[in-house]
Amino acid sequence: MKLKFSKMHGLGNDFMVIDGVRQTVSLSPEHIRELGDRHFGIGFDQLLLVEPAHQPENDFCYRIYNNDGSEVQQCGNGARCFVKFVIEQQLTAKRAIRVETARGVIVPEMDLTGRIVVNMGIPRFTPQEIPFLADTAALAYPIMLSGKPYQIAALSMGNPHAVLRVEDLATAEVATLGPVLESHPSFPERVNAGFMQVIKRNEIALRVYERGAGETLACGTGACAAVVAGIRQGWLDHEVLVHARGGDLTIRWQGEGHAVMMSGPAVTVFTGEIEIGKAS
Ligand SMILES: N[C@@H](CCC[C@H](N)C(=O)O)C(=O)O
Repeated sequence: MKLKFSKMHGLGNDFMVIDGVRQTVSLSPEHIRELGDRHFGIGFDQLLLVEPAHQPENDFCYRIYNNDGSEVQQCGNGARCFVKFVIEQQLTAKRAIRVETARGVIVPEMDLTGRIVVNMGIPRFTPQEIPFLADTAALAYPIMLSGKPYQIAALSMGNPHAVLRVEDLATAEVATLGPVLESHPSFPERVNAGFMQVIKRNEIALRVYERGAGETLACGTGACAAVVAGIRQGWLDHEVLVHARGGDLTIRWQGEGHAVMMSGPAVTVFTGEIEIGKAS
């Protein structure tokens, strides 16, 4: 099976994006792992598959896979690349697009400058919704990582996030604590592990060790989760500039019960065609 695709990124969080509207696509987790291999395949953090919508009032459905082959519910940088892809590929003439995700319908929108704003939905804090093993919801939870005590915030942006505040991101133990937190038994579906340095009330620096993909250059849902956790704990204002390793995102959140708004860029790197099953 030959598939046309675009290679895209949002702040260096990179994607293989496949048009499943005009092509018939059937991918196994093994295909995804092969394609995601940076040496023997295309290489990406996540694969995005764009499909026709199931409901007539929506424009598309899109599915998100980590490079380990696992399917996930939500992807912030991916949502922006999805919008650029369907406009660029002339799959739609709209600029505000209703898209079904495993988390529900979102309506990302491209403005006239090409910047994309995504309503990322309302964050969820109850342990069952994350999912996280705790008796009651709290602003922060104690957790042991590699034999040392830490405090984390835990929340769902449609996908699970843990956020740990650090003094200095340059020396944060992302490579060692990240995988330990990702697979901590308190998170039955694993978790995206964010390490946040508060610079000032409207500016943070963030690194995220992503579930199923390892540390990425940026994580959109991770940026939303970190800002929400920081606002809830009284450290941040309602609009925050987030410096990821791959660039900056702006996140806005008015507080409990409100949706998180994310804005940032999306870039197409190249387009190509690949025979599936022949990547290795
Ligand atoms: N890179 C993403 C998040 C992708 C999914 C995540 N790794 C998960 O497993 O939940 C983003 O920009 O949000």
